[in-house]
Amino acid sequence: MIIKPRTRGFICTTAHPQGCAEQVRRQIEYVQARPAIRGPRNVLVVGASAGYGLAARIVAAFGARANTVGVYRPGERSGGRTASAGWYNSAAFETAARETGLQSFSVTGDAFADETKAKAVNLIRKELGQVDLVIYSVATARRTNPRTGETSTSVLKPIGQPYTNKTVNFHDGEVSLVTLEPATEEEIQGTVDVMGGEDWQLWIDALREGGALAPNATTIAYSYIGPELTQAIYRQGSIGRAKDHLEATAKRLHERLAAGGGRAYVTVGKALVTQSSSAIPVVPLYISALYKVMKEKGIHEGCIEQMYRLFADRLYSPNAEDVPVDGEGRIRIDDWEMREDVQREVADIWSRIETSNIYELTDLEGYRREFFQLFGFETEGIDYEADVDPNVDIPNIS
Ligand SMILES: NC(=O)c1ccc[n+]([C@@H]2O[C@H](COP(=O)([O-])OP(=O)(O)OC[C@H]3O[C@@H](n4cnc5c(N)ncnc54)[C@H](O)[C@@H]3O)[C@@H](O)[C@H]2O)c1
Repeated sequence: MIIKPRTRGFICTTAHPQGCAEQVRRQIEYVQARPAIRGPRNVLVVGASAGYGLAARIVAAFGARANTVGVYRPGERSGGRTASAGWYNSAAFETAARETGLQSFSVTGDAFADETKAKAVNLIRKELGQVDLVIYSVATARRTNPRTGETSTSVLKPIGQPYTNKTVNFHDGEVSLVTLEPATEEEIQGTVDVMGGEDWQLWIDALREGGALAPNATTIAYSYIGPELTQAIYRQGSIGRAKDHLEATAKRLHERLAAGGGRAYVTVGKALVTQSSSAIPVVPLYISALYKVMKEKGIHEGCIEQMYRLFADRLYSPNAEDVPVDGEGRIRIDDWEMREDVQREVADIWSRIETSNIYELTDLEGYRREFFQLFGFETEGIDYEADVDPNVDIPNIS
């Protein structure tokens, strides 16, 4: 079939298998062109099919020659539709990993379910023995708690009072003011249930109890802080409460793992175009301004550059005895985004943005292109008029 993008707001409901494979290939190539990392041997990535999780899996496999297990939601093809981008990404990863002689396995299912955890633990025990790095990178809007059976929903809202700021429709460049009503207590709790640290902790518990976690294992999950202008919607908003919970979980896990020489960290990443961040009001416009400034300064990074730096300069740096962390014990790879000169220029752009100058003042065109590239579209070297087979198998899947 000939596959074209079909969008609904910030969601693209189709994906292109060859375009996704090409995006994965480029990330692998980026890592292979850099110095090898003396890192982990066996790695579990929960939320492995896109964004930070996929990039971390690529760095672990192709940068450190680690065996990997990726957990992600099944997104296979049904009816006349294409499979999900995550499915095609994972197929490309698994194929490339096997071709280079690495062991790699996919566990598909709901990461929040006990059954998925048990499947991953059994697979690790059987195939790899234990994992010495666990990356938790799940981003979603809903979670069913396996203990209570209750389903929670996360919201992206301010807390306490309404918040008004500029936002953009990244398809047509229209800038407008958006006012977001504050989250209710129930909505805040729901967001913490979905995006906080509870499930990360449950994964570590399941791995430990199942004997699948090396005593000196490292585990990380991702957080975001960002500048003043997104504080009300992000860090001081409902999602910020979930990140506070995630960071508190890291401290608890760190204390527990320290006895065996293990460690747990939250890694504060940079704002990036991913399926999850495109759903946050205001943030895509901020990212467009940020990309413009960081590209001009030659310090722009995507997921793969961020994850390579996390492994090579932070977690497994040969030059540092301890992982460098901030006063709160967090690893910071948002250091370039948060640079004073970068933020000053972004704030200046922000004050001037309107529909008439958006493409000149910001990198909205780059944002839009990267959004489509997440689904395998607008990728150089792919013939989008050609007939492609949307059925793609993933080796080693359970
Ligand atoms: N994108 C950013 O700008 C940014 C910045 C800093 C931190 N982060 C954080 O990084 C983490 C990952 O986000 P991302 O932007 O890479 O998101 P993403 O949407 O690109 O990837 C999310 C991953 O989670 C998986 N997933 C979602 N629900 C699942 C479920 N129920 N079961 C199994 N897998 C599931 C998806 O398949 C996918 O692999 C999040 O904690 C996010 O807050 C993102």
